[in-house]
Amino acid sequence: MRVAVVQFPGSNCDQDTLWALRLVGLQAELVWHTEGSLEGFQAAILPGGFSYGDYLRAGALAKFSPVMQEVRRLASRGYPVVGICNGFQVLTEAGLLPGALLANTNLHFTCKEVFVRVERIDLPFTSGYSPGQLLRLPIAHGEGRYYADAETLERLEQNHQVVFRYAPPPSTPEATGYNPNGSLHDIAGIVNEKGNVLGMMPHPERAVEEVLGGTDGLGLFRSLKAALEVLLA
Ligand SMILES: NC(=O)CC[C@H](N)C(=O)O
Repeated sequence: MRVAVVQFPGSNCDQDTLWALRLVGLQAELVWHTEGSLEGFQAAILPGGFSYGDYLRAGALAKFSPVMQEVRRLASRGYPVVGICNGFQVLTEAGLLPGALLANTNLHFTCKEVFVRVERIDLPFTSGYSPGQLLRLPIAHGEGRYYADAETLERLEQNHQVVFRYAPPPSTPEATGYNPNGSLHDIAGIVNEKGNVLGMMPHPERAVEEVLGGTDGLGLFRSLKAALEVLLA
């Protein structure tokens, strides 16, 4: 099984993502965004960064990269596709996920650790977590405020497409002000209806070893490995 980590001009989390995938024993390779084929890959990750310098809007230009046709094809065949941070922005711009990521309400680039609650564990990305588990993960973005119209939000909730939600720290469960960017419904990550395309703003690849400050992101990569083993058995 091979996982493609797509590199756009301006990506900057591609090596970290590659590292995390290899750490759990997945075969992963970098793929430049002009690549016209992802034949032989069974999953793709769009990593974080500033594709095309975030010109116009984050992800607005990357959606036109040739590789995106192939990402779309993988997704339509039911293979796992993950967009992390800038990758999430690209997936919404490309229409593979609903909604949009707008500028943070405080208009600042925010780089810190947050807590997110795992809302679903029946997905190829979350089977290694427990229901309601709180994860401590880093965020680093200027345009992370999840927005969708009321009808779309309602549909997301009804279909249980919200996978990760910003939450207060376990030490102060009643705390307010934990939502770092003003995302509606505290949304930090969603899946498509089929459940094989995930977009999330926090960076699981930056939380895979104690030396990085935590290992709560490992579960995502382990879940992906387990899912691919079943998918390709
Ligand atoms: N870490 C990232 O992927 C940054 C995402 C994006 N460029 C933003 O600032 O919103």
